[in-house]
Amino acid sequence: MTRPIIVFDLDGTLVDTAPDLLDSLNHSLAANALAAVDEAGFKRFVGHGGRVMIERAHAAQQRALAAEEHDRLLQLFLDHYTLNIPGKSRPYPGVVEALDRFKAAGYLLAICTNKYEGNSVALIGALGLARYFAAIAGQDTFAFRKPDPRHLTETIRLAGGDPHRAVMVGDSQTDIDTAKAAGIPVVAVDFGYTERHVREFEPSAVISHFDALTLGLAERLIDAAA
Ligand SMILES: O=C(O)COP(=O)(O)O
Ligand SMILES: [Mg+2]
Repeated sequence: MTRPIIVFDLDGTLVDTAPDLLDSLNHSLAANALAAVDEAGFKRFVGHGGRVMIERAHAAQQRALAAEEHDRLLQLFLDHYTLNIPGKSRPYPGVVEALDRFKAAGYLLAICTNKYEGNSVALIGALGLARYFAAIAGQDTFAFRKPDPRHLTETIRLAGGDPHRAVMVGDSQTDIDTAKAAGIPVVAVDFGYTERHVREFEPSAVISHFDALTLGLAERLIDAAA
């Protein structure tokens, strides 16, 4: 039988990247004379990658954004972010232990994120976590991204897994919607980047620490979905 797989979201789930994303976002917005975004704003804008963050920050400040300007600000954001990896970003408490636990139990592990693939691979490498993951798929890996369920199912295939023996772990409505549309159980962490509490999006389970992501929980969710 194919090995079971856990697919993780990255920003706000595996790694607390908020300080660096916010620094890079504000660096790019300053080039268009926009006011800096605070943490509350960040939670509203994040989830669909840098381009959408920049777009939402402009909309929130009632500022128009021409296509070329959008491209230029995205490049500033990405250049700043890429140069600073890993910056202040660190895995959440219990992440490494959870990865060890599932790896030792024979699970495949993968990442499905709306970050760009290059930055995701660089960040995971800089944090010394690359050896855990059979696949890291970003928003530009395929022709579709979360909440399109194919982003998740194709990540699973890329990792050599089976969508019928999979669990998604994420921090946002985007992740929960994606997993549900793919028919895959989803565990939501409640410490990530979301304006509304993840419970409202009705994930299969909610955890407040990675210690609660047990083998038993994953097995139960996979069995229930089968
Ligand atoms: O960077 C974003 O906007 C979202 O990234 P995530 O999918 O890893 O949460
Ligand atoms: Mg996230």
